[in-house]
Amino acid sequence: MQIAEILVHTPSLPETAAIAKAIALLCGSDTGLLPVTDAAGRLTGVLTTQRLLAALQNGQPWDGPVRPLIDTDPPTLAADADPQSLAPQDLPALVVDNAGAPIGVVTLTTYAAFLHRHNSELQNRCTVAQRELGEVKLLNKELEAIIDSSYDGIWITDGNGVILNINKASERISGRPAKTYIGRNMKELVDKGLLDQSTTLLVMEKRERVTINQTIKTANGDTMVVLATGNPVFDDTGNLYRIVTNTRDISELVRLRDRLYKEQELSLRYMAELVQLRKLQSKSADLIYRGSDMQRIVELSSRVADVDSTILITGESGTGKEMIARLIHQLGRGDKKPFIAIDCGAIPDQLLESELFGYEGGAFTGAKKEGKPGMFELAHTGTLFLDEVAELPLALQAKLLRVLQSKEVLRVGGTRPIPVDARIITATNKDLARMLMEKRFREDLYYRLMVVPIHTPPLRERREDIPPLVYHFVDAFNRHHNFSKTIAPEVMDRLVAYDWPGNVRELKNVVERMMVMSGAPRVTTDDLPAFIQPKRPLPKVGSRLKEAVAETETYLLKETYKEHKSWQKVAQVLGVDYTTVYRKVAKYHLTV
Ligand SMILES: Nc1ncnc2c1ncn2[C@@H]1O[C@H](COP(=O)(O)OP(=O)(O)OP(=O)(O)O)[C@@H](O)[C@H]1O
Repeated sequence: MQIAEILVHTPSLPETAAIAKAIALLCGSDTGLLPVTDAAGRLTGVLTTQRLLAALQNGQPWDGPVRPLIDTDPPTLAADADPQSLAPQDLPALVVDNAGAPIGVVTLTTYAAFLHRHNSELQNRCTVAQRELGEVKLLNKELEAIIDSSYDGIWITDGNGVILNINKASERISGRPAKTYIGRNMKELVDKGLLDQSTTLLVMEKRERVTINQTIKTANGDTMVVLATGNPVFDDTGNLYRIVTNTRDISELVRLRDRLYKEQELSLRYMAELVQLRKLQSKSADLIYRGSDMQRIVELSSRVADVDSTILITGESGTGKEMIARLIHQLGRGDKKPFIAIDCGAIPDQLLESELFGYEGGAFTGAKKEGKPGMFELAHTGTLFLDEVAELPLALQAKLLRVLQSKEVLRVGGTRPIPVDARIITATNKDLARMLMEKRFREDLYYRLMVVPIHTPPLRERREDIPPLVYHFVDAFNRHHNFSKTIAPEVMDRLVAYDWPGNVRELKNVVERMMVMSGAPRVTTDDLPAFIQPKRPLPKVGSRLKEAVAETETYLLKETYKEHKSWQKVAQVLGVDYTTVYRKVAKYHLTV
């Protein structure tokens, strides 16, 4: 509101004017005040009705000058003054513009009118404000209801982190009533350990929305993890006014997530085991067994496949030591890496060293000019299988030990050590412990080799493996020779009952021999080699000598022929003439 609105425009009176002119002007105006100006129109003072009346009562003539009656220091108001700052005792007051020229008068009446109008406005505004206040109250109630009905916790703080309000969910989550928190600063809650960190404080620092995982200490001492998102609210001038934080109880989610992780971990472990089992199954497909002894060996092989410890496999000849070594190699270093097998017993001593460790060019007479790598070098990154390790001469045992310890080989005639990374698996069918006592095998090497000992039991101690082995070999030879032969059950009985000094290798050979030699599609006991044949009872006591001789001769001739398929050979084996054999075949009507 401006003063102009309550201003009454009044004509000015020149200071040279006569009293009568002043009376005429004052009568035409209800202001009771006349501004008086000089010749240039500048204010020189005011003439009030009271002063004029007093002068006339004192005998001033009507045509006398107004100048002596002028109040030269009248109250004046600036044109932009606030009407509310006026005091009634100062009225009427003259209003001047910026240049000091009079522009009008504010009278008591106009001021009273202004006050009246202003009061009604205020009253109106008050009514509106009251109505708005009611609405605000309702809105507040509505807001409170919304906040309280939220399942998530809601925390409201001022711009300094002082808690103004928390909702019911926050009380539920923390287990503490709102009054515990209201009025306290978030920093204090963090310092006291009620919260591990505060979104509010982070929002105050960053002045932007912040989301964190927050741990709340509940009233009963438990901890609870919540997902907290703090939102800044700025006022019109950009100051942080409020921080509203939403907290979601994610303990259950965290529990579920942890459970999921655990289950995932478990299924990964199962998966790894499955992969290992599948690998084992495919790699060990050629290794036939039914019994638990071999099962244990296969499991152990799978466990040690990935570590590099030296392995010593002991067991009688033909029990499958090399097969186990190959299995460990395949499961560990893998098919793509070299598997070098060397039978230490089959190579003459003088050649063994250069075979194993290689030689430099010109190392000895007959050596290749460019030299030759040894088995250790060839097995680099793969596996070196030293079969019949007990056959190593003592000097080479020492050299082997050095290589095992240094992981470097020195070729024969060489001076430059060559690093080798080969897994060493050794095997023997000898009693190494006894050889140690007899000083034929180095004790230090023995312990170095048998970091992981594996013993393959003889076939006679795991007879349950014989039937599957026989079927496996029958199958393999049928495929190899394009046969479709079968084995009679009695044959299987005999094979299972036999002691197999040559173990699986011997069994394999016997099966092949029977299948190749039998003319019929079914292998019968007649096809069994003599040493596996059921023991024939001696001729009965009381039988006639002639018959007993005939029976024995027939048996010997038939069996020997079965073995050698030549009567000439039979004559040789039985140590008689060919003609004798021929005569007896005719005599006993032998058909084979
Ligand atoms: N469990 C088995 N399943 C299938 N074949 C087998 C099994 N065990 C051994 N063999 C077969 O028997 C023969 C001898 O096996 P291997 O050479 O592994 O025995 P070894 O104990 O290393 O013999 P040696 O001591 O004489 O070197 C091989 O032909 C092999 O295929």
